[in-house]
Amino acid sequence: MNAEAKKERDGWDDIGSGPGRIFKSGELDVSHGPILYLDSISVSFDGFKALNNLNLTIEAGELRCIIGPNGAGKTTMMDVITGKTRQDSGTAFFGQTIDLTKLTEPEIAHAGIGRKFQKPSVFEHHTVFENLELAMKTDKRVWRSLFAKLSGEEKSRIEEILALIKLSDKANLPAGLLAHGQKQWLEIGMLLMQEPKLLLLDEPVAGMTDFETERTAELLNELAGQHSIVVVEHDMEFVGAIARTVTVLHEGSVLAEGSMDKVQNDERVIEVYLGR
Ligand SMILES: Nc1ncnc2c1ncn2[C@@H]1O[C@H](COP(=O)(O)OP(=O)(O)OP(=O)(O)O)[C@@H](O)[C@H]1O
Repeated sequence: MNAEAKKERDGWDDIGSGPGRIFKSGELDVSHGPILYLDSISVSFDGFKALNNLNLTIEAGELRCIIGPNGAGKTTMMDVITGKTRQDSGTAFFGQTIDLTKLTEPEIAHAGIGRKFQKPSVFEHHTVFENLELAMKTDKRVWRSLFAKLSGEEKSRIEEILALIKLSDKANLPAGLLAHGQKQWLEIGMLLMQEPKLLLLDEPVAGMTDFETERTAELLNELAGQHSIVVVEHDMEFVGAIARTVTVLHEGSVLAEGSMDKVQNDERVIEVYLGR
């Protein structure tokens, strides 16, 4: 893609490349640190502190699991990252230059944070292939028409994602006919079509069968390393299958953080969450 076309698509252009690259404000810069940095974030609802001086750092390419009891603040944290809820105090940075607290929800999505909510929302009457086609990263000012001709590159991108989400043999099936787990995979695929720089997944295996849960773990293990991913999940078997670093939230702050083994053996974590 030439510079002019890139500027048109992304709203900014690259200046130079390599280590000496200059970053324009608005462009994700992870050259000197984390992809996501939350510092002392607090959010109150009618005097109740849903987040209480929350600190969280996610490195580029990391797959982080967030666990914690009901009401610990997990959803509120995702809402702050995506601009749905504003913090009362604290800072939230996407890379080194993008101040999330100054952006609107659509601006945050455009900057490259993709979020998947618990309930799948696919276009039921369109085929699996068409769903991915509609989700393709394009100039969002022009609603992508299904009649626009796909380039060979676009077609192979869709086929690549179909294989990744294990739906190649369902490509021509209306999405409404998919099983619950398959719809969840399709939605993850739709997010991937937009080439997000950070993927937030809210309870991705809720309501899935054991088989679907295992395949979702496989999918996330394949994505790990190539994508930066934050997963909020209650299913501890699933978390165990994908976990690298686990963060435990409790009463709006980080109670413990580390390997699965470390947090599972942490007395405070057992008391407030795992032991119940
Ligand atoms: N819009 C709101 N107004 C009032 N209180 C809220 C609001 N959103 C969240 N809360 C409260 O803030 C606390 C944290 O909620 P949150 O949904 O972030 O927790 P959670 O860790 O995601 O829980 P769960 O695992 O049940 O989804 C809860 O006590 C909740 O009732």
